[in-house]
Amino acid sequence: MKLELRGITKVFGPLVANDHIDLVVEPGEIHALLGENGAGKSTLMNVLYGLYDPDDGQILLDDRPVTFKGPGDAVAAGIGMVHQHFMLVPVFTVAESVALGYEPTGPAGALKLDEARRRVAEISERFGFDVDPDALIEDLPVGVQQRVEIIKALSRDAQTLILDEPTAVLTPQETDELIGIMRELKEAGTSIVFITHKLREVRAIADRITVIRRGKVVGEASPTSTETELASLMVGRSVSLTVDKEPAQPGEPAFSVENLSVVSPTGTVLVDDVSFEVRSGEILCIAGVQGNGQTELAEAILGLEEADSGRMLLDGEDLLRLSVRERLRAGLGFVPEDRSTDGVISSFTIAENLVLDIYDTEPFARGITMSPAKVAANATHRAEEFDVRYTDVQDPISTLSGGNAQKVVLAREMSRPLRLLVASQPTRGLDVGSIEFVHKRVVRERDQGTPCIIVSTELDEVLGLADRIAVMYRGRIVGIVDVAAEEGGVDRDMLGLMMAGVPMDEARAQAAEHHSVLGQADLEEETP
Ligand SMILES: Nc1ncnc2c1ncn2[C@@H]1O[C@H](COP(=O)(O)OP(=O)(O)OP(=O)(O)O)[C@@H](O)[C@H]1O
Repeated sequence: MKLELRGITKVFGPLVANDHIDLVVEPGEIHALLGENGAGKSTLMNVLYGLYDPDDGQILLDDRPVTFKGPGDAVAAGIGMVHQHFMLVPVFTVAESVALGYEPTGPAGALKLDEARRRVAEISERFGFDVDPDALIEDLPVGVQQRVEIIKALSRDAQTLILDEPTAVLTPQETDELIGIMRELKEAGTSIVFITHKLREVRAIADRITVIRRGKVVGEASPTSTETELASLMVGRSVSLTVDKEPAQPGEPAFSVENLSVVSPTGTVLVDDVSFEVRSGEILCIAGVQGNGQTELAEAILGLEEADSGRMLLDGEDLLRLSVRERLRAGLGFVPEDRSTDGVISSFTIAENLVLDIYDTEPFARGITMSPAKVAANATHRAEEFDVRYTDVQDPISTLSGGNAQKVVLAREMSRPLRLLVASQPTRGLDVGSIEFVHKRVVRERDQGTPCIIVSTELDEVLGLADRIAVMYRGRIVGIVDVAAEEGGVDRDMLGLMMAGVPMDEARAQAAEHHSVLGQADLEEETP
């Protein structure tokens, strides 16, 4: 199916989110949509999926104009969408999730469910998805839940699939698997519109790339462009894709975690006897495949997870004795992994969200009254500093694009005087320009002497920021790599092996072996 968007325009009050956008997606094409945070990508896709009524413009399928009154019309016309935040119900099975929304075809929906089960098995088999129709959604890893969303769309005969930042929450392995799936779908003739901020992925898989900036198409880019070229086209200026920083000048250990364990209510050990220190003026990155206890470790530092045993000392004071609020007041800056549940209050305004930790302190409060003018002035200032794209600071934060909401959380947490910064996936969903800015701010925080803990599943981010890298696997720290001591830089393969649980020394030896074998193969290839 050929899809064409012609002159699509969508305004929100004074803001033109899409300004006469033209886009053509050929059958069986993977078309990447690139653009900075707030450029209008999600808005455009919501128009295409019938969620928004465009103020102007046309959608054409195989050259015939169509009008979508809602997602039902878009689905019926062969368009499927996999959202950034999956819309699956945790207590349903895979087949039930897929059946949801089918027209009822039998008594009490029994046939519907049988049909769904059959289709899940069939699609799963055809594309090698490996999804059990009877598995419960809540038991599935994120990558598999995403496949369920894709199956759901395909089971309704989607010929064009919209994937909105599908890899933001995936592990590197899951990303590889998804790329494989996208190739299979393309082979089968499905077109894919692919939104991502990860330029490496765009280059690996896109047939065509359209770049939008501030609501307008600014051009097409070739998949053979370099990452640097794509980055500057996206944000309209040159961007450094590596982190510029001086060697750390660490001081004394300022924060220490001693024998910390976190156990889930059902008895699973999530953080298992973890100990480490962070010195003032250094960045410790916690690396690992998602789901190996990093999230719980970070949450235990703030107090969102209860520690089962152990101690956490910040300048000698045991944080475990303090409430969440007291820890924030004591100078802990905390950027949660999931901004929508832990980072912002969606019904509050942008301005209010920027003072969540400090609204009742000077200068925002006098006695029991809050000063709206001060709160607003603070918001304008922070938004400018962190380049948050908004219309009015008194708008609810839910009107911001995903990346801009993340910038609000970062602006709030990194603008207070800090004694410790803990940030989980700080740049998830951010565009390359914003990533550059956030990395600079983290380095600045370090250089002011703050001990910083950055939890990240992005290896590039870890390698760019870290002075030391603690790798977690199944709740334990496998090893801590001192970046400055690694001759020739930290070996990615070694980190990869550690992330799979191989102890550091063994990982180092195996990685070296791996290189020498590869080096040997290269030599052999060159000699006829
Ligand atoms: N419901 C809404 N009400 C008001 N403004 C909105 C609404 N939805 C989006 N916007 C605004 O429209 C603009 C485009 O947002 P959109 O979510 O399309 O950006 P995006 O390119 O997907 O960004 P990101 O990469 O951060 O996800 C932003 O300035 C956003 O604040």
